[in-house]
Amino acid sequence: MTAGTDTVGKETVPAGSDTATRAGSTRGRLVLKGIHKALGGKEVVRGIDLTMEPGEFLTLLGPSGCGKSTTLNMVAGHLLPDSGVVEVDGRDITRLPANRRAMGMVFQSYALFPHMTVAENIAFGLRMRKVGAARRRRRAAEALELVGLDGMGERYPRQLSGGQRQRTALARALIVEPDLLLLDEPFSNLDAQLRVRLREEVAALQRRVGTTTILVTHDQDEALAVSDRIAVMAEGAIHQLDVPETVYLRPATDFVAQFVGEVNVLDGVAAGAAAEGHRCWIGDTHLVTATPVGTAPGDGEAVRLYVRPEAVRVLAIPEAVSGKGRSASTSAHTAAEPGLPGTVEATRFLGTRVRCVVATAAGRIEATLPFGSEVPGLGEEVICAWQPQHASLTARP
Ligand SMILES: Nc1ncnc2c1ncn2[C@@H]1O[C@H](COP(=O)(O)OP(=O)(O)OP(=O)(O)O)[C@@H](O)[C@H]1O
Repeated sequence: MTAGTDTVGKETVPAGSDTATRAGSTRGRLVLKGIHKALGGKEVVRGIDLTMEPGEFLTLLGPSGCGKSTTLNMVAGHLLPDSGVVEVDGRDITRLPANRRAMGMVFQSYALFPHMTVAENIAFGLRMRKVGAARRRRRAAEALELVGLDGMGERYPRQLSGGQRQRTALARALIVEPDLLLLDEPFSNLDAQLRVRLREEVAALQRRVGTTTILVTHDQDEALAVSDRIAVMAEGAIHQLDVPETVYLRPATDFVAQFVGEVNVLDGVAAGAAAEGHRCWIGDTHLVTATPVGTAPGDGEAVRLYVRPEAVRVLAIPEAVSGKGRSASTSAHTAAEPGLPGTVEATRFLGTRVRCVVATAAGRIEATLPFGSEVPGLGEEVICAWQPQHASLTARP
């Protein structure tokens, strides 16, 4: 939704210019500084610092009870932080009551008024703002169209499917042209297929209207699919805040590595920076590379390396290197490419991909080979390799 206009998104935005639209967002810059909150005698939010640019879609991702909703509720004004500052567009709103903040909120439970029609539900925020009936009707019709519910304005919430109810809640949140759109587990009540469809729709709609958006979820696939950036939270603190690709491929902590998908964890010793990435010894004998997250470890420092199964390539050892004749594998290993040698222990066909388990001196490494790859045979000797930028290196905890 564009600031300072009277229309609900569509007409104010040139078609097919998502990037331009979002870059054009000028409203909804959120800054959280040193936010703390205790509930029931326990500190559940412990020093959150965060800056969001106008138009950004940020996800708070973490397990149940990590403080995501509490953080969102402090942005919404439903909870007052014990300390810290909430700013929107340079204005300190920490103590501003919720009803005087320009926030649109969508909950898991829809929270629609059962006795009001869909159109009345959607226009509710405008009625509170004393907008006249004719204008309310026009804006509600625009909002219905925006979320794909044209013609359903006269129904009651009970006559809608779960997905339609959530679209109604979204239209109700957006109609007031909020500074921020706050989505608290909005897809959790929907079945798996609808959840995926609706999240794609919401992400596309958000790009079109350009409203700064925070999504709260515990679903890592959802976070990876829709976010500009992801803040991974645990026990009231942000462990990593970055773009999805970096959070996935280069986790900053054990917690992020384990929470956001499957991961191979290797312990080693740092062996200095190189052009192709930071080197480290695994099991004291094999040199591999990865990219440090945060401060680069010093030579000889104990490090932990994380690499996702999808980032591991299983390479054939050419005859010249292995000294044995051997059959084909996914692709050939070159001497310049560091990696861990091992023996194929298991392969599992998973439909769209193949899982390959390689036993190495440093433990089992799991690799996911894309559909159509040549699959190495059981017992075959191979090298597990990866691009340095697809693996992260941190000081060992
Ligand atoms: N009103 C309250 N009184 C006491 N403790 C509370 C209250 N509200 C939340 N908590 C506790 O604060 C912690 C953080 O809760 P919060 O709802 O922010 O977590 P969450 O990450 O959003 O989890 P979920 O996904 O389960 O909602 C939890 O341990 C929760 O039990």
